[in-house]
Amino acid sequence: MASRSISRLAQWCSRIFMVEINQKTEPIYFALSSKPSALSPELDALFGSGKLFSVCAQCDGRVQSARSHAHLKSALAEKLPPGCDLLDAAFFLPDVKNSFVRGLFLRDNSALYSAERVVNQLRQNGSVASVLAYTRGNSGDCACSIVSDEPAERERRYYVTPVPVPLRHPATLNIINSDVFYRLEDACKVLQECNDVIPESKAVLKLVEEQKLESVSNHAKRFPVIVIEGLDATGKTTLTCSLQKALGAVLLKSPPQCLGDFRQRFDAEPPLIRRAFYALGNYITAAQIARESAHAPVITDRYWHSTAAYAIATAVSGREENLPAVGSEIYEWPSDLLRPSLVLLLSVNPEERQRRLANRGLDKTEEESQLEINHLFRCKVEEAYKRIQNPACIIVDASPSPEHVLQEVLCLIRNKCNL
Ligand SMILES: Nc1ncnc2c1ncn2[C@@H]1O[C@H](COP(=O)(O)OP(=O)(O)OP(=O)(O)O)[C@@H](O)[C@H]1O
Ligand SMILES: Nc1ccn([C@@H]2O[C@H](COP(=O)(O)O)[C@@H](O)[C@H]2O)c(=O)n1
Repeated sequence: MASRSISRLAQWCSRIFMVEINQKTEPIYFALSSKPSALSPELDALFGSGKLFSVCAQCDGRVQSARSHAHLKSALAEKLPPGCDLLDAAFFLPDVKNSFVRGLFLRDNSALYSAERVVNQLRQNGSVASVLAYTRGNSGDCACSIVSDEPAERERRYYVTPVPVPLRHPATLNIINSDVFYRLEDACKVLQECNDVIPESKAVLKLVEEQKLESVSNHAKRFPVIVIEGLDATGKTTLTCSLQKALGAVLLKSPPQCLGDFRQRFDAEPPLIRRAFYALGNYITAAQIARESAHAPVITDRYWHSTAAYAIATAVSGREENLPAVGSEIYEWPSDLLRPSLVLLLSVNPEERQRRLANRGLDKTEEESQLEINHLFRCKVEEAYKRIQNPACIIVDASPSPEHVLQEVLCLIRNKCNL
């Protein structure tokens, strides 16, 4: 048992730690080493006062790990006393693909320092796989040890050491096949792995199966297929309905209507499962596009650009600069997914965006911070949309009146699709 813990600690020590205070500031990075180090000002502030722990729920299997992490986060949020901060954390090996593991940091400034009791309960019932505890030294350093039932194990010490900010955001190491899927079979595999824990997965896979998807990527489209993309409230619904009438087109959506009953269920799941669900939605919509475009032009409200852009922007925390660079393989269109003739991205200027959001009536107390966090997130989604290739999207200013936007889009469609 002790040797297993020691090897687990050694594994932790080979990794870089990333802690996020909130989504507005940049993450803080550090490593563990066998020699004491002076802390940087950021680390000094992070480890400032109180007791600090890092916890990880990782189990075997990606579906189980993703769900255990989400379960641990909500269990801690529910059980921790006032005075505790729960921060997102992750551990990774620089430049090693799929090495990014999610965890949590816990700062305990509660009256009775009772977070440790809560963590130990979760450790005993198996919700926490690994816990590290940190202690400030008198000379400004910070020591770290594994929380273990083995006395020998508890005595081993490592020290928090500053490291440079990595060149690439570490979440980008895991995006392929965890957040964005590039083949039908990869997205199907995730839902197959969920069969035992999410019974609805079988029904979704059955719907995918029924669409006879094999021939879709090679389908010869007879009429143009036009995708309308954009952030929430940019006017997609308004425009797609008008286009349907103006062009005598068939209007489709991704996710398709047949997945409507399952959407809430999968939205509650961690990104791995939620994103695989939306990826499969695109393949079902692709089959519908292939059928319908034989008879009429097709307008699609959201498609793969939405699935990929939201997934990438959610996975990569912080600022737009943290997104994978332009030209990255992450922005490539899946080779087996039907490509549309034209993708238009509706973009709204910031003033109009504020007006439309204000009309939606956000909760007043939350408003300021949500708008700021949303602003960062929206910038990242929009930038990710623009970086997707083959096909890339054409940006349409959707701030003018609905009629003006419709006329501009009809003009673009006539020019690009000979309609
Ligand atoms: N060009 C426009 N000018 C002003 N208001 C608009 C325009 N287009 C749509 N709206 C209004 O903005 C709101 C959002 O529009 P709509 O529902 O079409 O957006 P959406 O992109 O489909 O949103 P979501 O993705 O959140 O469903 C609606 O109240 C709609 O009437
Ligand atoms: N093709 C799609 C469509 C949607 N999503 C996800 O759904 C959210 C937006 O949907 P709305 O119905 O609110 O417009 C967004 O968070 C996307 O994550 C998707 O992934 N793929």
